[in-house]
Amino acid sequence: MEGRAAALGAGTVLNALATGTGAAFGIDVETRATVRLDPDREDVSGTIAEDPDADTTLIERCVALAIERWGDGEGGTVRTDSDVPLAAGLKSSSAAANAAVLATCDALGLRVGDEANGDDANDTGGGDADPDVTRLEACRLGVCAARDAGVTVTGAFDDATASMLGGVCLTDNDDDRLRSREAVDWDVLVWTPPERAYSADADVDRCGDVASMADLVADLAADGQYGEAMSVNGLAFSAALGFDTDPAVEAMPLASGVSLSGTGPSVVAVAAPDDPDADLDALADRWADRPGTLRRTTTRNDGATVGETHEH
Ligand SMILES: Nc1ncnc2c1ncn2[C@@H]1O[C@H](COP(=O)(O)OP(=O)(O)OP(=O)(O)O)[C@@H](O)[C@H]1O
Ligand SMILES: O=C(O)C1=C[C@@H](O)[C@@H](O)[C@H](O)C1
Repeated sequence: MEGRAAALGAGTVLNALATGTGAAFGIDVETRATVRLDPDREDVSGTIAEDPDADTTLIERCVALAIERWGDGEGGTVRTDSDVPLAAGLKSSSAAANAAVLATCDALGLRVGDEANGDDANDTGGGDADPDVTRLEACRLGVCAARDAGVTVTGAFDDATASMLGGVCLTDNDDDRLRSREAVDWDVLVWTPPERAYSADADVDRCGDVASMADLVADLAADGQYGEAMSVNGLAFSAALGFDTDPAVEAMPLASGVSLSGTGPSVVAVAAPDDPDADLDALADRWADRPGTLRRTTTRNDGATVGETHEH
């Protein structure tokens, strides 16, 4: 019983650490999971390809919860490999959790899809018309595992939905509610400095101090003004969490929106196709001397996939 799945990394529009409301968008970087189930085993053991010393509790918990919900007491193994580094601000934990839950569903032979008339404000309208498991159910299970594993502050349902469904997802993380989801077609430039920042270590009290800015960002995002929302979010949360605002200021004349992603350290700039001033090539030149890596990618609106993946 082997299953595979891949889920997206994401960038931030609104960090939920101040108010519980957050927004994020799926980007074309993936984390893949392979799950092997064994009816004669009870435990689940995990491996993270890029970092043999990293904590595997999250992915093991995802598989265990999925077996508890849909399986029959199996044990097994789970392995992830990822295009994105851990703790870089690109939602690797949400992508790993989604991929691990979906790969377990695949190993159990379940049909995964999207409910046509779901209870959420915006179902995605794709996939199997009568699935055994919806992607939103799988997403919520991954968020439960993330809370159990202690890798998140709010549960990060914003990051998890963006990774699972793609597009821009605006959520209330206090009750894991998807408020809206919209497809977007942006070019994306990501600068990832060499240092790492785990979300669970972020200074939540400092984020609370910028709650009025977060409310403003939520209003902009609810109104579809994602670029403006990102840029306000980036300035407010960079200041609150002690990150340099220079990269964002340098990007503002050349991007439709730019923000610290999650709790950092990556900074994500986007170019909307109808923005004549956006020029990510020029921004890449401007950011070129900064230490770390620059990555060009795009948004994705299809989200996580189940079945064969292309391991790198
Ligand atoms: N690729 C992965 N495979 C398995 N587990 C992962 C992976 N990425 C993250 N995790 C788990 O999630 C924990 C938190 O990781 P990380 O800080 O990267 O998550 P994050 O909150 O999504 O942050 P970021 O947005 O900065 O990536 C890690 O310690 C690890 O247990
Ligand atoms: O751990 C969390 O709850 C979060 C972490 C960051 O990615 C934030 O961007 C997100 O909104 C919430």
